[in-house]
Amino acid sequence: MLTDEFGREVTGVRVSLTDRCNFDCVYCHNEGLGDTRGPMDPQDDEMGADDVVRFLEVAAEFGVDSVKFTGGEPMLRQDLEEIIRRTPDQMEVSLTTNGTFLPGRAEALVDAGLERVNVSQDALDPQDFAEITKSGAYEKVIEGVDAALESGLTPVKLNMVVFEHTAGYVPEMVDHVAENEGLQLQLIEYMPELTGKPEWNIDIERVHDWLAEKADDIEHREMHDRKRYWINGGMVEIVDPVENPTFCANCHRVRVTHEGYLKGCLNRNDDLVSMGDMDRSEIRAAFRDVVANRVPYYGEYMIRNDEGEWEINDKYIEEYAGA
Ligand SMILES: Nc1nc2c(ncn2[C@@H]2O[C@H](COP(=O)(O)OP(=O)(O)OP(=O)(O)O)[C@@H](O)[C@H]2O)c(=O)[nH]1
Ligand SMILES: C[S@@+](CC[C@H](N)C(=O)[O-])C[C@H]1O[C@@H](n2cnc3c(N)ncnc32)[C@H](O)[C@@H]1O
Ligand code: SF4
Ligand code: SF4
Repeated sequence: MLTDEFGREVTGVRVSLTDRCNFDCVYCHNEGLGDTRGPMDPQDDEMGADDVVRFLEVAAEFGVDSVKFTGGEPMLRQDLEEIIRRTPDQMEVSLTTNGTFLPGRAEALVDAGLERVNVSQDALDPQDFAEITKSGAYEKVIEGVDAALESGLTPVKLNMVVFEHTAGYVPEMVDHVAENEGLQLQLIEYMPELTGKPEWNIDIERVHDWLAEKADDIEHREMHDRKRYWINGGMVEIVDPVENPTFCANCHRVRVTHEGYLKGCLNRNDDLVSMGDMDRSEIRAAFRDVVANRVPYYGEYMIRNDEGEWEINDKYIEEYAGA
């Protein structure tokens, strides 16, 4: 197992398979790469299945035991089943999707080895859903959630970004997962870093306080030290990375972009290493380097300069200059 300078073991990888998407959600960070392209745009920059599998095999050698496939919309990849089937057995395989392509395909993914799925669902009203996702596919998403449940992918986590447009839906969504067996809710703090629009922020502490008052039980998940609230039999997990050093201190995943760049942190693009035409031994070395250079984004306001020295980053200067 590889460990970075901050004592964080790397146990998981998060692989973006494409930056194409059939939605155009108003808040989308596209896994740290900014705006998404449409589904029909060229796709010759995407890693092929062989490249993805080769990387996963190397990661497995270092004891990595879980992989999350994401995007863009990862189900636009027609070879997703093949990639999952060829993923090393020791890895738990999960997928984050907008759900529209799950009807008719969820079972094939399970047959290939998919163990868990998160489906993004930001609202319970088709019109609001369409406004947020710039898509009219609400019914397809609901069908997708049902298809996942029927294929045995339980519990299915519903991802909901909490921001100005959705905050009003939180109570309804909490009831929704309590009333529907097999569903769990994941409330994601809106991250403005890569999208702009700080005015859409909601104070996530208020959501924590509200859930804590209603909760029968509260647990801490090891990953990111996330809180989980049990309310009337339903589970609600909060993903609250923004300015949260504890979240970063418990971050154990390396990321891979759809183009095959290794990336130590969602919010950083200054540490990208292209796997391009690398052979296995070069990928091993690159993986070691990326882990060695990982820095908790919040909590440590340090960055390596071109000479490889540590220096205070712009964020620190903006926040603390003159303080
Ligand atoms: N900043 C930051 N945000 C994260 C991180 N992990 C997850 N998130 C946010 O949470 C969103 C949803 O994550 P998912 O892809 O559903 O998966 P997950 O919650 O990380 O993993 P599981 O709960 O194990 O399925 C991501 O797209 C990010 O917006 C992280 O390490 N750092
Ligand atoms: C980038 S999407 C990729 C997978 C898939 N297309 C989907 O929507 O589930 C992964 C997750 O990131 C979340 N997300 C996107 N932009 C975000 C932002 N600015 N702040 C917080 N979460 C965000 C989405 O809600 C989604 O659950
Ligand atoms: S469905 Fe996912 S990738 Fe597509 S725009 Fe929405 S959040 Fe981004
Ligand atoms: S270091 Fe922090 S911001 Fe970066 S990926 Fe990990 S948890 Fe997210």
